[in-house]
Order: sequence, then C-alpha cells, then structure tokens
Amino acid sequence: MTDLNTFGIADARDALRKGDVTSLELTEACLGAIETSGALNAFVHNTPEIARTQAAAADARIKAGDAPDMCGIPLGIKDLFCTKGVPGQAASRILEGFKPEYESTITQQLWDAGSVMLGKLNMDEFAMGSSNETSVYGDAVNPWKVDDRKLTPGGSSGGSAAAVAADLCMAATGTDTGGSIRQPAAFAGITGLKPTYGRCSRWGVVAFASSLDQAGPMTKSVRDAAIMLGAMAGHDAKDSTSAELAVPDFEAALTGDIRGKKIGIPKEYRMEGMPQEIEQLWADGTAMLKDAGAEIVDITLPHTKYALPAYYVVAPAEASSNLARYDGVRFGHRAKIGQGDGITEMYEKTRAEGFGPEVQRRVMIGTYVLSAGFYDAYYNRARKVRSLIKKDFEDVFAQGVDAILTPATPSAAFGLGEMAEADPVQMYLNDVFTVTVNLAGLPGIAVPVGLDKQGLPLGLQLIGRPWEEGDLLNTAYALEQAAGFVAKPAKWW
Ligand SMILES: NC(=O)C[C@H](N)C(=O)O
Repeated sequence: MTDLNTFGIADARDALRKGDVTSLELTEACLGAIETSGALNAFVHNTPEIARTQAAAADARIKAGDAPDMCGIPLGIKDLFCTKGVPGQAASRILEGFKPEYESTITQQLWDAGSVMLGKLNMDEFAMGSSNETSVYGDAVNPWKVDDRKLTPGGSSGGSAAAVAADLCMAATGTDTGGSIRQPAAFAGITGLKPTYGRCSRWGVVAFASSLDQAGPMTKSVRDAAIMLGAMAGHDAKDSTSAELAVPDFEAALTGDIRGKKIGIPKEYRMEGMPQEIEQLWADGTAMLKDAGAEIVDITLPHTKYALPAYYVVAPAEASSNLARYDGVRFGHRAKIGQGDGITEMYEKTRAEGFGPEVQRRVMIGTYVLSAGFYDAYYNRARKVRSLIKKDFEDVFAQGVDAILTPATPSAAFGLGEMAEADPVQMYLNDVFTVTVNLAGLPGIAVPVGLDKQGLPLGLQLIGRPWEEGDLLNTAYALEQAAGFVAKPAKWW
C-alpha cells in the first residue's frame, strides 16, 4: 500500500468512506512524516494530541455516516491563523509566547467539518516576504532540490507549500496578500488558490493588509482545492468584508469541459527579460487550453506595470496601521526598559526588538506614505492606480473573457540566501504576476504545469471573474489534466 501520508484530500475522503483507512491511520502517517522532516523546517509547532483526538472523533463520525468531505483529513495550518490555546506568533518575535484565546473562523469551520490539525506551519514574518526567510523560526526549505543547493519554498506561505509538497500533510491553509499562496505553490509544484476577496472570513487571521488579505487552500490537486475551499468559505458576521453569498459545490463544477470558454492572454505580462522557459511554459499552457477546446484571445491590461509599485504602497500603508497594536502592552514580547525610561521608550525598544528588518521597513514605508505631506503623492495615487487596475479586468471580463492565463512566477525557486541580501526590490519583483489579482480582489489559482531544465517545478496562474471560483477551478482542472504534472521531489530530508 502507498504511504498514507501521500494521499490528497479526495483520495483520503474516498478511502475513509469506503472504510479502507481510518483517520487515525492517516494522521499517524502524517505525524510520522513530520517527525523526520526537521530539515525542511516546515512545521514549527506540532499538535499530535489534538490531532489524535480529532482523528478519533472523525472516525466515529465517518462510522455513523455523518461525514462532510473534509472529515478526518489531516491538515497543516499557517502560523497566521489563530488557533485557540495553540501557540501562534505569525513567525514574529513580537508575538513570542502568544496563545490565542479564540479560534479563527476558517479553522473553526475546518474543525467543525471534522478535519484534523497536525500543527502550525512556517511563514514569512507577518506574511511579509517571498522566500520564508523573514521568519523568526528560520528558513523553511523547499523539498525540491538541485544538487546540494537548498532552495526557498517561496513565501509567505512557504511552510505550507513545503509541507504539502513533502507529503507531511494532505493539504494546508495559506493566506495571500500579494501572491503568498500562489508563488510558493508554484515553487513547490502544488496547487494554490486565492479566492475572491470576501469569499473566506478574515476573522482570527492575523492582519497584514486588510483590503488585500485573503486565505485559501494549498493542495495536491485542483480537486482538493475545490473540496477544501468549500469548507473554508462562507459568510461571517464577524468580518464586515466577508460576502453574504451561498457557498456553491465547487467540486461539482469540475467537469473538465472548457469548450467555448474564452481565455485571455494579456500582453503586458510578457515582461522584458522574462526567462525563455517561463515564456515556453506559458505558450505550452496556452496550447493545452486551446486543444481542450477553449478560445484563446489576446487581451490588454494596460495598467499592469503600475501594479507592483501600487501594491508596495498600499500593503505597507495598511500594515503600518495594523501592526500599531503590537506595543508590548497587551500581548507578546515586551522589551526590558532602563531606569528613567517611560512608555515611549518601552514602545520603541519593544518594536525595535520584536520586529525583524523587513517588517520594520514596511512599517516605515507605510508610515511615510500615509504622512500628511506625502499622502496624496503616494497613498492616494496608489489607490487611484488600484481602481484603474480593477477596471482593466472589468473591461476584459465585459468583453466575454472567462479566465486569464499568465505565468505564476518570473522564475523557478531560487536558492536560500541568494535574494535576501540583495536590494529588497529584487524580492518584491517575485510578485509581479500575482499582485494585480489582490489589488482587483479577484480569484487566482496557481497550477503546476512543467519542470525547468534543472528539474524544478514551474506553475501557471489562471485568474477568474469575481465569485466564480467554480468556473476558475474547472479551467484549472482542464489545465491540470492536460499538463499531467505528476513529478514529486526526491526524498532527501
Ligand atoms: N504576503 C504576500 O502575499 C507576499 C508578498 N510577497 C509580500 O511580501 O507582501
């Protein structure tokens, strides 16, 4: 029998229902895999007792014939989600020792559906980064490797991507503010879906940039993403931006039939200096969708080139406001203060010690662009650009385009340490294909489509109409079927 931890959600669900396996067996297989995965530094806090208790309860539910799709499925949870009584620190020193007193709506929904929590997953500090190198826990490592070069699993949901790709869990939660689900998914050869803004509740998910943050599933297949989104989505009165919409059966949308669908190829995403293999992958993906019966159309999204600068104004602005709450008074780290120090010194020292350099950079940028003298020049301008980017997409969808195909990342996974030391803008360039989706609030999915010359996974991104994740997932499913990506990293850890 195959190792049980290699199962995805759909396989596990079907096997559980048939009585071929128990949730306890699946859970033990994952816990065993996690135990020997230290070199990946993906799980940063394990919860085996909770997992076993939840698995036993799931088995009883399955036996009783009352099992939702996600029942008995062992999951990893990004450290950004509050999980009651279980340490969570958004990979930041400033939240050292923090044990949330409440559960995020999304994780609560997953537990209500019978899923099993294996533990918390590594990430960039406060989700700021594209390589998982800003984490207080240290780098997460990509299970894919070339020679002895250790690679980043991407970020900020780097631990989630590494854990799913290495079969430490059946799926994981991620969050995506500017690409944090899709970029690591592409780097690790898995599927990552950022839903429409408002599809999933943000309540209990540590806030980075509230108008952009959206949680989503990171899975081993498109079908798994459809199933897991069904359990994560839904209206929540505790999040005023969550949409009052019914949650459709996303899995039922996976017919694989995309005949007559219009797929847009935006010319502005053909960036200067784009590596030949990314260009080739994009062309291959286009051909696959065409062969499956879709109509390919050239489109223009004229404001694309302003997206990255607009994102790196809006996101830090919101972050500087959200992170003001970490002041050493209510929770987490508090610096030791000297004689004669007052409350201001306590704040200053706490924040200087508690936040890493990237978070400090964002707080400073955010404070600057919101300051009285610069607000119009930067923040207001970025907001206007954001509206234009949204309108670009609206125009294209109004012309009948159903989905847009682009590369997910400008390169394959890069080496740990290779980019972190460079100019931070180099790191920000990783988000060039993904931030537009967040600025426009649209759903986007990364699907593994091929390998580069070195044998590393490469992904493509599909962008859909708002609230039409089912349709988007179906197009992604057709692409997945055509690409037939089955490669797995060789186990070295
Ligand atoms: N949070 C994200 O979506 C990642 C993005 N690279 C950022 O650093 O803002």
